[in-house]
Amino acid sequence: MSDNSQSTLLRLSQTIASLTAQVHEHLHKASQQEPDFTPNSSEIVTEGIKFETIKIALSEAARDLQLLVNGPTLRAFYGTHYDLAAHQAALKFDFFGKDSPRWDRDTLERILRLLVTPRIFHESSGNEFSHTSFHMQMDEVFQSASETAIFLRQSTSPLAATNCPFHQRFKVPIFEYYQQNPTKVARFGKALAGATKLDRNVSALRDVYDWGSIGKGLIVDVGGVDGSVSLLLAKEWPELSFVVQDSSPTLLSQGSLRLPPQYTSRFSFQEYDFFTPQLITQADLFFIRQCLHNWPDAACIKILRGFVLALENCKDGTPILINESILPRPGSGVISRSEERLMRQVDLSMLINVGARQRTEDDFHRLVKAADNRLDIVKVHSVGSMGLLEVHLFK
Ligand SMILES: C[S@@+](CC[C@H](N)C(=O)[O-])C[C@H]1O[C@@H](n2cnc3c(N)ncnc32)[C@H](O)[C@@H]1O
Repeated sequence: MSDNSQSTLLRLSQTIASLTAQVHEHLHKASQQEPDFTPNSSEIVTEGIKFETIKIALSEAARDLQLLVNGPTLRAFYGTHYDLAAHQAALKFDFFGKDSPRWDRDTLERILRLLVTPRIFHESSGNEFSHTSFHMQMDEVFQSASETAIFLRQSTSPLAATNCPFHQRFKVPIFEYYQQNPTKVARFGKALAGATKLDRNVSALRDVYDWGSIGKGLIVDVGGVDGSVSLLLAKEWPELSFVVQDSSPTLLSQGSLRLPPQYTSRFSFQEYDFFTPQLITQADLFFIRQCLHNWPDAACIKILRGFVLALENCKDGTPILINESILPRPGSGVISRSEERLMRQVDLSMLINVGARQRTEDDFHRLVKAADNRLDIVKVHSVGSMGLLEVHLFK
């Protein structure tokens, strides 16, 4: 008779069962539908840090069990570029939309059938294909990622939006590319809004900072795209009003058009270049979320300097909240491997697409001080992918 208590496999499966029960319970309480593999299935919306922690633990245990069951084989890994090729074809030829590519059915079916296996598509018994809710956006960004090794071999100058694999592939910086491609910028805006709904980062901003302490106040959301993040905050704190600033008029007008009517009196949308001095000089709080990682250090210093004149005018202690991933020190073990992997994927996507980077707490400290020695990080509210730093100007 085997000793079950010693079995790693059984221990992992019990952990998975217990965590899955917690996810099920959470969805039930939040009146969220459980996801399935049908086209209209909705993804789980992350609500709060505690639930996010459960999700991460469940994913890690499931992945460990899979690794143990399948053994340390690299076979699955070595096939991933074929998966990527099939994804690329599906996106390039709009398999997810109405236009069918003009290839013979047999070739299309070969590509689609690979995408059926990870449940991106579903094939009915009548050989009809429909996509599930698990399709992903992997078009121009995938093309630039494929340039990475060639770029690294050729380039010797510092990374920048004008010197990165994306630029090598498309000959323009990514933001300019999106300005020139209105349909793609709309998709980018939608993807960011979707990521905001799903991404745990919002919980740090929303749940970790004490917004209630502001009372009635004006919040400036710098680089706020279409205002999705501000809208999440507005729903929780009815006394707050928001100015959403972005350099893209397209994204701002999308946000303004989509804003539910009951919020219009509390929102304004303002075109603003964050490399210039802040336009709002009477605010109760500024926040900048997931923007700095798009820029190299010199540009970040300039962005942070943009707040200084405004802070000189605002009341003492007016915070800038910086909501960015904060990378752990290598080997510190403060976050799980799967969380670190996601963060490192984003770090590489910054290198590839904008010639920038994710940063550690020490890096942020250095940037803040270089922008103005009177600026200081007064509190690290959270670290990891939900990093939240509070910066004040000491006049
Ligand atoms: C990654 S998104 C920001 C994400 C958003 N804050 C959130 O939390 O979901 C970066 C945003 O910065 C905007 N941006 C780029 N350059 C800018 C500039 N010079 N001034 C203001 N906004 C800029 C882009 O249009 C884009 O909407």
